[in-house]
Amino acid sequence: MTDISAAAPGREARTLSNLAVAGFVWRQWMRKPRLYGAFIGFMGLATLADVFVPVAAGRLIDSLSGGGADASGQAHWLALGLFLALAAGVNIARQIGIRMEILASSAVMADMTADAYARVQSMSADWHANAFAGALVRKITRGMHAYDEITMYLWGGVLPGLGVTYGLGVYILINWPLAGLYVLAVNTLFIVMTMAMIERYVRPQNLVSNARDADLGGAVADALTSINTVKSFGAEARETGRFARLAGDWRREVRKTWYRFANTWLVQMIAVLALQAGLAGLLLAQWQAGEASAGDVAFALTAFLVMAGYMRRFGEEVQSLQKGLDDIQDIAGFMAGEPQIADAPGAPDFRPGAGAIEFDQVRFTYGGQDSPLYEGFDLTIAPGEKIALVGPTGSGKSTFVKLIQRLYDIDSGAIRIDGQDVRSVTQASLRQSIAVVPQDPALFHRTLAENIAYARPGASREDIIEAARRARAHDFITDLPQGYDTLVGERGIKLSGGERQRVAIARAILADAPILVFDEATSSLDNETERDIQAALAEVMAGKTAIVIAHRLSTIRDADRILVFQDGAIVEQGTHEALSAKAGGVYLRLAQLARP
Ligand SMILES: Nc1ncnc2c1ncn2[C@@H]1O[C@H](COP(=O)(O)OP(=O)(O)OP(=O)(O)O)[C@@H](O)[C@H]1O
Repeated sequence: MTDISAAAPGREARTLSNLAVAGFVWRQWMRKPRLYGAFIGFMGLATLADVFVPVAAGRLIDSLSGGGADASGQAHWLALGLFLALAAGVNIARQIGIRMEILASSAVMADMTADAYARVQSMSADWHANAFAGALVRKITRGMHAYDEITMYLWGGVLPGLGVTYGLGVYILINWPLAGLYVLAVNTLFIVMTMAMIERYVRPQNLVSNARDADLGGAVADALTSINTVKSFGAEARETGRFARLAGDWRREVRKTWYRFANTWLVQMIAVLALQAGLAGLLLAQWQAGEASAGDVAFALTAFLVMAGYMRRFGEEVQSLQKGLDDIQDIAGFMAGEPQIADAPGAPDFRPGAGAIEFDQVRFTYGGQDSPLYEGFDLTIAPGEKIALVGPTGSGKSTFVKLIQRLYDIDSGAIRIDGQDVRSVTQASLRQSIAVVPQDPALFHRTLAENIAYARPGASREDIIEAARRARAHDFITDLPQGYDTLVGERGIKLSGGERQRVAIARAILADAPILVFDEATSSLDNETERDIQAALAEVMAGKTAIVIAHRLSTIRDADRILVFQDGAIVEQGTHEALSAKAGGVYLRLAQLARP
C-alpha cells in the first residue's frame, strides 16, 4: 500500500513513475470506452489519410509530367480528385474525432475531479494538518486540465505523428531502400533523443517548478484565511514581501524549466533539418540517375513537408504530454494510496445507544512525536454522565475528544462507544453520533439557516427556528437584516464568537446525538452571552452523555465528574466538592488560580 502521506501538500511531492501515472490516466479513459474508442478510430483514419497525401501528390505530378498520355485524358483529374479527397478526409476525420473527445473528456474531468475532492476530504485530520488548502486547490485544478491535455496530445498528436512518420518511412523504404533507411534511422534517432531529453533533462526541473507553483497557491491561501491576524499586526507589507520571495523562487525555477524546453526544441529542429536535406538530396540524386520520376521527387518533398510538420509538433507534444503527466501526478497520488484512517472493509454503521464511552488501555502517539501522549489510559463514562475535562494547556483534553471521534487511530488498546470499537464502524456514522460544539466554530459562507441545518440536511424551517430558539440564537438572528437568510461570510466572520458558538449549539440540538462535546471558549464572553450559552447548553445536555472541556467554574461545579488531565494522564477525578477538599491537589490549585 502506498503511503499517501508523502504526497501531502506542504512537503515536497513524491514522484510517481510515468507508468503509475499512465495507469491512472488509463483508468480515466475506461470511464468512457466507447467515446474514446470512436475518437481514437477517427484519429487513426486521419493519420492513414495523411500518409497517402504525399503518394497522391506524386501520382498527380506523374500524370501531369506524362503530358496526358492516357487515352481519355482523365488521369490527372482523377489524381487531383484523390489528392483533394485525402486532404479533406484528414480534416473531416480529425474534426469528428475531436468532438468525440470533447464529449468524453468534459464528462471524465468532472467525475475525476469530484473523486479527487472526495478522496482529499477522506484524508485524516493529520494529513490536512500538514496540507495547505490553497496548494490542494491548485493541484486539483491543475490535474483536471492536465487530463484533457494528455488525452489530446497523445491521441491527437504524438501517436498520429509516429504513425505518419513511420508509415511514410516504410513507404519510402519499399520504393527507394536507401532513402527509406535514412528516413527511418533519422526518425528513430529523433524520437529516442526527444524522449530522453524530456525524461532526463526537462522533467526533473519541471517537477521542481510545479512544487514552487503549489507553494505560491498555498502561501496566498494561508495568509488570506488569516487575514484578520495579518491586519491586526499591520503585517500586510511583510506578507507581500513573503509572497514576493516565493514568487522569486518560482520565477527562477520556471525560467530554468522553460529554457530547458527551448533547448530541446533547438536540438529537434537540427534533426528535422538533417532529415530535410538528406531526403531531398537522396531522391534528387536518384532522379538525376534516372531512377526516380518527377512525381517521385514531388512525393519526397510533400512527404518531407508532412513529416516535418508532425516532427516539429512531435517535440512540443511529447513535452506537453510529459508536463500533463507531471501535472496530473498529484491527483494520481491522492488516488493511489489509502487514507491513513479508513473504514474497515464491510464495516457496519455505528448503532447509537445510550452513550457509554470506554477507554481500555489506550496508548496514543501523535505522528512525528517520539513518546506517546497517552499510555495505559483507562476510563469509563456512564450513559448520561456529565463530565468536565480540566487541566493545563497541552495536557491532552482536546486529544481525548479527537480520539472518541476517531480523527486519529490509537497505537494500541481500544476505545468503545456503546460497546462498539470505534475502528469497527464507519467513521461517518460514528461522528454523526457525537455532536461537537468547538471553541471557535467555523461556519460556511452560506445562510444561517443552512449553517444550522448542516447537522440535519432537510430539516424544516420550523425545526431550524426551534433549535435556534433553544440555543438562544433566535433573537440575534432575527435582528439581522436578512434573518435566517443572512450569509455569514467566510468561516462565519460576520458573527461574533458568542454568536458563532450559539449557532453551533443550534446545530448540536438538531443533530440530536447521544454524545455531546462542548469546548468552552477560552476568551471571556460578556455575562449575558455566557448565561445564554450555559442555559442553552443545559438544555442540550439533558439526557445525553456530555463532555465539556471546561474553562469556567460554573460548568465545572455542575459536572457529575471532573477529570483532571496532566501530561496525557488523568491525575485526579471526582466531583467539585471532593476535589476541592483534596489538599495539595492539582484541581484545587487550578481552581484557586481560576478564581478572580
Ligand atoms: N496534530 C498534532 N500533532 C502533534 N502533536 C499534537 C497535535 N495536536 C496536539 N498535539 C500535542 O499534543 C499535546 C496535547 O494537546 P491537546 O490539544 O490535547 O491539549 P489540550 O489539553 O486540549 O490543550 P488546550 O487546553 O491548550 O487546548 C500537546 O503537547 C500538543 O502540542
